[in-house]
Amino acid sequence: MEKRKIKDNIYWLGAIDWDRRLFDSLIPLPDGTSYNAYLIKGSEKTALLDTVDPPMEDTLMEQLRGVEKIDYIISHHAEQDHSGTIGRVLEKFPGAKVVVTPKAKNMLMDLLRLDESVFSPVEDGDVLSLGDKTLTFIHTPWVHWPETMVTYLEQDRILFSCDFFGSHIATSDLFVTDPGRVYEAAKRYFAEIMMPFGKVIAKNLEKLKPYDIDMIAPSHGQIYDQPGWIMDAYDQWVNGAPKNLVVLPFVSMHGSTRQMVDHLASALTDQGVRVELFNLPVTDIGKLAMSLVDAATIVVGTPTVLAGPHPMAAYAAFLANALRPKTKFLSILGSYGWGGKTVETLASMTGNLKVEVLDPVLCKGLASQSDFKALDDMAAAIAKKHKDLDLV
Ligand SMILES: Cc1cc2nc3c(=O)[nH]c(=O)nc-3n(C[C@H](O)[C@H](O)[C@H](O)COP(=O)(O)O)c2cc1C
Repeated sequence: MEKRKIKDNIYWLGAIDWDRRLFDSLIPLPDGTSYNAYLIKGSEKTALLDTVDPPMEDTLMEQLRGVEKIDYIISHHAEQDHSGTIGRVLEKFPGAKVVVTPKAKNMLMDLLRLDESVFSPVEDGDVLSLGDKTLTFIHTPWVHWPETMVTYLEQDRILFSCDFFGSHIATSDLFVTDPGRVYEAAKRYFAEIMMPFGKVIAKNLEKLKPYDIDMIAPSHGQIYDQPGWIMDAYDQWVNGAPKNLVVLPFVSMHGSTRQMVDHLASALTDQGVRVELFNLPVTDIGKLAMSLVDAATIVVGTPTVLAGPHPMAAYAAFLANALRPKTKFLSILGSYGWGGKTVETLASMTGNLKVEVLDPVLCKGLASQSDFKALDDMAAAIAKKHKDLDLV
């Protein structure tokens, strides 16, 4: 695909990765993704903002074929899907300076083995004139690495946000055409990448408030020409209260735990609590992560295997712990054959979660009437906790 005009002298460049189905060897990409770079031609200087993932570098270099000079390569984020082609671009434009935060400079020297002399580090709030276009660099640490920044183009009121507000979607549409679809993809992206840094994301959202933003151009997914709704969505995801929702990741080998899960789900529904089940062996973990953005309560369902939780339940617990959702309550249910340390092991894996732990329900073999009664009590306790927080 050729470069595409966004506004006068501002272009989208980059690559659309229709086929990619996994990111960071972890995150499912049901809709592919894109690596967006941008070219800004000022009356005096030209800047390229970010590059593309190295497997797609030929696409970017082809788009740069007719470009006579690049004075600056703005690198917002050192991760290779945006920075990995800087070396190739420097070969073609050897005089270009790589504009980065001081931290990004060190990281790019480590990650790409670029020479220190190519860099031009900028402090928070520094301004760079391209002639008739002015760039302001806003440091946004931990969105989602420590070195990240965004760029505001004053004359056109465009925020080049890199991963901030990004979404993994492969599409030929330059601008958002279906906000519902992009909301879903951006929430998935937030859940998997940004949620662990919710508090700093909130601070960085605050930091953007003084800027008059007409357009947000991220480095994955489509450009927002009506950016208000995605900024509001981020505000809700980081600052909003959790919702009246129980997320129930579970695994069951022979159906005993599954029976307990179904019983609890039904009891919660009767109590007016929404519930989402994730059968871990067939779960898209991106969907689970998205539910964690909203969930007031997590209940992990697992049989005891080799004296602890099933490895898939341990994986889900590890993931939830790493993603640090706003969840307030946590419990465990499951079936065992003779004994083990399932509850203790899961509890020791979830120390990051600032949760109140509710009484677990573990039963030997198939659940008995008293076990079902204990699950009813768990549902009632969860409903009360949600009501006490005004979530219902
Ligand atoms: C590979 C394997 C390992 C197991 N290890 C334990 C164990 O260490 N302690 C225990 O109490 N039960 C153990 N069990 C028994 C299961 O916990 C028990 O059968 C349980 O009811 C299975 O629940 P499910 O029907 O939800 O799969 C093990 C079962 C399997 C298949």
